[in-house]
Amino acid sequence: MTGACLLAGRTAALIPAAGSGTRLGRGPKAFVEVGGISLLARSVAALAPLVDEVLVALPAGMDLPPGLPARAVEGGDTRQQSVARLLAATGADVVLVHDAARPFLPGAVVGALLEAVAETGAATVALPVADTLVRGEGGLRVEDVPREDLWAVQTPQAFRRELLLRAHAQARAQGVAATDDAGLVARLGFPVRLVPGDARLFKVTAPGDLALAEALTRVWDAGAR
Ligand SMILES: Nc1ccn([C@@H]2O[C@H](COP(=O)(O)OP(=O)(O)OP(=O)(O)O)[C@@H](O)[C@H]2O)c(=O)n1
Ligand SMILES: C[C@](O)(CO)[C@H](O)COP(=O)(O)O
Repeated sequence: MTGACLLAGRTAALIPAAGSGTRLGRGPKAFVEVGGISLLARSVAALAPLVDEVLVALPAGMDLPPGLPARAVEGGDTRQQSVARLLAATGADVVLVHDAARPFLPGAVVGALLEAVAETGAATVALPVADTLVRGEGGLRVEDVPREDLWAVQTPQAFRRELLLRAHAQARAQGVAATDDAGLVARLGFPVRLVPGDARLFKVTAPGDLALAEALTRVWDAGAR
């Protein structure tokens, strides 16, 4: 429990894994394998040694694969609902929310995130944008967008649990949907620390990502992480 030792109280990893994987087109995405191991099993294995408990939101009717050191809850219709159900199922003081669909999670990134949340109460892993950014309309480049100060948000994201509970409660009350949990916390007016992420933490979303993930397993599983 290297990272958890930096924090007062218990730490839980919450893994939303209840998506249907529409863009990938291979059935429930968390169960898709790369290098012979499912995306879900890879995400659980990365986090389990660093936290006190792991909870996973699964599609209705699906069970945790045998041997995974985690507890399952039934997911919701959206990622936000799945995270809300995970939050309701833990009493941990600090929660780390991590997409099952990001299977390559370096331990050093988790360590830096845990240090940040111990200081601030809310933090997310993110990458400074490296490409030129433009706005397009009808397939045409119409406007350049300055990329200074822009970050691409990844997971994991870490919060004091009571803060994330408040953020989800406010979102429910106001009918707000956000694409990530740090966005809900920011809406409360609470500062969210940005912790430098890692290109290998990409989200497996479309078929091309799967080919990249398959290739990465060859060095990752040989210990290059
Ligand atoms: N109702 C949902 C939808 C998504 N997720 C999880 O949230 C993460 C990020 O979602 P995404 O990559 O969009 O996965 P899918 O929803 O499965 O993909 P798609 O939008 O292509 O169907 C994934 O680990 C996914 O399993 C979830 O737990 N519950
Ligand atoms: C949470 C997230 O991975 C941060 O980048 C992202 O917002 C999830 O988006 P999705 O459309 O649910 O995949």
